[in-house]
Amino acid sequence: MAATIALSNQKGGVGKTTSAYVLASVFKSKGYRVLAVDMDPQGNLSFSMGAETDGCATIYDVLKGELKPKYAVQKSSLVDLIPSNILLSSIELEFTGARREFLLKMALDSLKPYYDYIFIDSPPALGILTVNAFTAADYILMPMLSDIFSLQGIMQLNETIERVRSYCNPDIKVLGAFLTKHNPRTRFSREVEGTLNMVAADLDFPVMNAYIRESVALREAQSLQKSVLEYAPACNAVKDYEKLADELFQRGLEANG
Ligand SMILES: Nc1ncnc2c1ncn2[C@@H]1O[C@H](COP(=O)(O)OP(=O)(O)OP(=O)(O)O)[C@@H](O)[C@H]1O
Repeated sequence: MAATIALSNQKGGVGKTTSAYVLASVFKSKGYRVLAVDMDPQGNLSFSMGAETDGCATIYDVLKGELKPKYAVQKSSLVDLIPSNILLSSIELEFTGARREFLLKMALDSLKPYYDYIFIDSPPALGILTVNAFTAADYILMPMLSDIFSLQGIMQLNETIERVRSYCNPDIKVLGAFLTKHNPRTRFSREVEGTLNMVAADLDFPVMNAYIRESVALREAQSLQKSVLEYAPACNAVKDYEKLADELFQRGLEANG
């Protein structure tokens, strides 16, 4: 049975998609069966993975109940993926029924026996799509930049997590936050890191020791729709995501068995 991890932060551009894409690839390279789910209507994860998104089944069809989840899974040399496209953005208005927070959970439950890990990429907002991601998830992992807006974002995110814990998913665990595009050599980055550690201690979640450095090769791989593990296996970002994966296991991430 798969463990499900939602990458989330309502601030845009902090590395949610990139982290879902590289962590999923790193886990696959370790021999695990991995599914990635694109819950962002921007469809960037789907693009990075070279998936089809037009005129094909997407997570939108699944959430609408028009398609069995297994028929929306696209197999690729990278990892399996349920793609999304801009249609997903209409869900806020379209889905007003009771238990609309549970649509993704119900869909993924039927796929869990076939995978060890499921990574969900969430949109940069705290609406119904993110609530669905948290309701379906066993774990939340929060990428963030070393800037002051990311810190504010983490506090708002924590309120949403607490609401989901109270109403939809009492068992959800916060794996923690980690810094992306980080340069520990600048004084400002170190200061923000210090403040993040204080905020995290206050909110009772860990900050990962592993952080992700800026990497041009990673950007290139994404734009070429290639796996960065094949395109630039020795680049800093791959090494950093491998360290992050190891730390997640050390901190208690496990397949649900
Ligand atoms: N370690 C890195 N080094 C260099 N560029 C990076 C790194 N991580 C992410 N990026 C780039 O930063 C941009 C934003 O990253 P990404 O799309 O992963 O963020 P996001 O949080 O998912 O964004 P959104 O909120 O729009 O969904 C992308 O152009 C991506 O290629």
